Amino acid sequence: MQPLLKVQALCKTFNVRAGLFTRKKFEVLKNISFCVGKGESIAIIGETGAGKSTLAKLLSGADNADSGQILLENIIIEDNGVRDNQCRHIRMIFQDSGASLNPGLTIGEMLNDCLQYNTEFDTAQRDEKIDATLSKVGLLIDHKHYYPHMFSVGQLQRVAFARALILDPKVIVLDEAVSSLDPSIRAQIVNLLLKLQRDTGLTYVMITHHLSLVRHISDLVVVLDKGEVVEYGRTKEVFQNPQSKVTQRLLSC
Ligand SMILES: Nc1ncnc2c1ncn2[C@@H]1O[C@H](COP(=O)(O)OP(=O)(O)OP(=O)(O)O)[C@@H](O)[C@H]1O
Repeated sequence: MQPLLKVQALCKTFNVRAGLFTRKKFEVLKNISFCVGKGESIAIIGETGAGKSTLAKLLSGADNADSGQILLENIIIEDNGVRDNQCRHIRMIFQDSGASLNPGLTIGEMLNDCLQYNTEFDTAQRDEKIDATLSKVGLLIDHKHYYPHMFSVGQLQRVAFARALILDPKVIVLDEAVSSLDPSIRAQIVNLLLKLQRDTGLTYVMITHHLSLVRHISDLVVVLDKGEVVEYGRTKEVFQNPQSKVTQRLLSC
């Protein structure tokens, strides 16, 4: 299968404090490479501090790498830290979606702003797109008149999906996006993820500590340890026969 998303030799260094007046370089991601196909899911797992969230930020364009490339459908969208800012095809959903919504805007206004800044749609086209997106994520059309505080936690996560989906992305990066939800709501959101993937061929990059979720959803898995890929492959094969000590440790927890 032709990869949809290809990550090549991505490196990221932070300048961290090393003493009162000194700073040192801390290599948080070293030579990260992997690829994933259209309609597939890949999980990024690893122990705390391994670099998972940093990688998620690089993929979504929230931060830039120092070197390496990110390619989408064989087109370079980030090259040695220079991002193609026109690329709206990778969107990110965080753990606490409610906190990132503007409390003073209704959901309809927020989605409308998103379309106004990023598309040439007229008012009628924007309205139509907002209604279609809300129903795609299992919300009511009337919910566009609601403010964020009027939603439950599970509904807020659906709003986050609506915000991510409204620009028709090809990849969604989920950084612990279902972890904080209680089990029944988590199951509903996971079912929504799977349905959206079936219907639209979305590709997911999922950062999570929930290995049962990885087993259930992910075709592929990347295991990070101290910023390096220590294992990468089909989830079933990696989980059945883990080669690295870190994967063995994660699976035994
Ligand atoms: N802006 C920053 N400046 C300096 N160091 C940072 C910065 N962001 C992250 N780090 C460090 O980079 C390392 C990786 O952080 P990251 O959040 O990517 O790990 P993680 O695998 O997502 O961890 P967790 O599972 O605990 O969320 C950590 O040691 C962290 O302290």
